[in-house]
Amino acid sequence: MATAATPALVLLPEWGTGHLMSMVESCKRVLLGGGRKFFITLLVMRPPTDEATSEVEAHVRREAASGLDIRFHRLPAVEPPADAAGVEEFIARYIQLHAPHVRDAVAGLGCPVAALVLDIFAAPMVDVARDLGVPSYVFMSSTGALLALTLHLPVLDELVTVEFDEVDGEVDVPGLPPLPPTSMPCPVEDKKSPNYTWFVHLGERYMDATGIIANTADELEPGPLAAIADGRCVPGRTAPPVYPIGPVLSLGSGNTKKDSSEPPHECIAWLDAQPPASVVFLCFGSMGWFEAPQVMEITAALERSGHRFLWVLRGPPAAESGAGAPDGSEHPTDANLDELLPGGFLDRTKGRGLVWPKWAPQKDILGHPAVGGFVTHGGWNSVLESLWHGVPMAPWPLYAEQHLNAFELVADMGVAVPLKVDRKRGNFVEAAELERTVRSLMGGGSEEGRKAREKAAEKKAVCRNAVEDGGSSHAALQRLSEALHQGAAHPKTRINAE
Ligand SMILES: COc1cc(-c2[o+]c3cc(O)cc([O-])c3cc2O[C@@H]2O[C@H](CO)[C@H](O)[C@H](O)[C@H]2O)cc(OC)c1O
Ligand SMILES: O=c1ccn([C@@H]2O[C@H](COP(=O)(O)OP(=O)(O)O)[C@@H](O)[C@H]2O)c(=O)[nH]1
Repeated sequence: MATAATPALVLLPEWGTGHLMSMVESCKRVLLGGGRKFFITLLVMRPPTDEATSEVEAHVRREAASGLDIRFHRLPAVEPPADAAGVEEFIARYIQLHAPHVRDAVAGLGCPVAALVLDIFAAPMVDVARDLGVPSYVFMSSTGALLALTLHLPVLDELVTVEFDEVDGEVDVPGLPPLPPTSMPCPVEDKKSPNYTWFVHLGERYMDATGIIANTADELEPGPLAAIADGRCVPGRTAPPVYPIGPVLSLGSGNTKKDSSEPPHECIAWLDAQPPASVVFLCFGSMGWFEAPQVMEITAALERSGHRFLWVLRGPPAAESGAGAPDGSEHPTDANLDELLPGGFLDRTKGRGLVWPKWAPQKDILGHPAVGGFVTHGGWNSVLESLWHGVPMAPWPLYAEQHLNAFELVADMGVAVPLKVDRKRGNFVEAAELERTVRSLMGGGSEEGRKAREKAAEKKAVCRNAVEDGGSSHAALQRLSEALHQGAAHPKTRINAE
């Protein structure tokens, strides 16, 4: 039971499920496993789209019913910026417009505040925390590699005066193998864009946080995490301490752990009838979908590969609700398979393939013994779910930071086989390339496939050991909990301070 002296962890997540739920789940770990007593106050911004609003409301309802000490504080609505030129700029500016409301909410809590935990796009809100005398933590919902790159970006900005794709050779990011410019994250693709300027600014502001909580583990990303800790990302300055407490698998993605009396989800029932490690699973995150020509290539590849497959195929976003959403959250719709698939495909692959046109229970699928490989867009939550179950991957990056993730999975971690994606043609993949990759991933005798399977199996143990008692992420959670407890302060109210 919380008392008036129990400190609050105040969370400010971006509204997207991958950001919100991984922050909430991570902070619940602090609540449950950190050894100190806290409660959570979730600051809820009104998302900029109706679709995101109903998703957030569903998460709030679920968390409210969880029985944990989580409180909700709805921030007053603000007018979204009408002149934002890009997604990252829009998200960062929209969040920043909430600064006075965040300040009032934290100042008005009437209890000690252990920390204001900020989404990666909300890092400039470190100023609000500092003004109130409250510690601030950035929550990195993506990789340690993206964290290293973002911290290093202000340095790169000075060093590299041309666009990254004009660089002769590779880009040096501390802690990573030399990075091909084609693997840089989307927001830094065009230096003239305000998205780039925002990312450089975010990198600067991460340095002003009290600490950084990261959904990764020391053993998963030793290179980037050591580079940050050793001061190689921002020479001459000490980066805030990073607490890698992951993998934290985010809940609330519509997965179906039903009670045993209920029939399993159709995808799971289908997998139950397949041999172990025989099925390649294809799924492309909350925003991935393909145009008809790409669908044709995928069907040809799957047919020719001869492998069993479970393919989550979604349709284009509904024009009226998703397309052009200012926050980039263009959610796909349920696919019309008769329209999208070439005639006869389902008959020809009957028995060895299932095309699922809706949201799928991805975590349960990845945990099924019949799944032997995962063709994924490489979103970090998907990657962690795959590694948690030891499933090797073939990354097919589509948006955000996923090209960087794909590079790290193949070239650094070795848990994935490469897939040639034509970034200049909307991340197009030819049928022959996908067929080759699927064969390699699923055991076609290639050395790269064998290594990826072996490495992925190793990472399964790494992930599970990290969060166990005595593991590195468990230890980071204890350190974080202690730091939060030590730093808990009564916020100075602005009224008193001025
Ligand atoms: C990290 O850099 C970027 C992230 C995003 C981004 O934006 C976004 C907007 C929404 O309204 C809803 C979302 O769900 C969402 C998600 C998102 O990134 C995803 O974050 C995951 C981690 O939580 C994971 O890393 C995935 O790979 C990301 O796809 C967008 C963006 O540019 C468009 C970024 O540069
Ligand atoms: O059909 C789907 C598609 C996605 N997901 C879940 O949605 C999240 C996607 O997050 P990720 O970071 O991989 O990518 P994003 O969608 O944010 O780009 C993961 O937890 C997936 O398990 C799912 O359960 N079913």
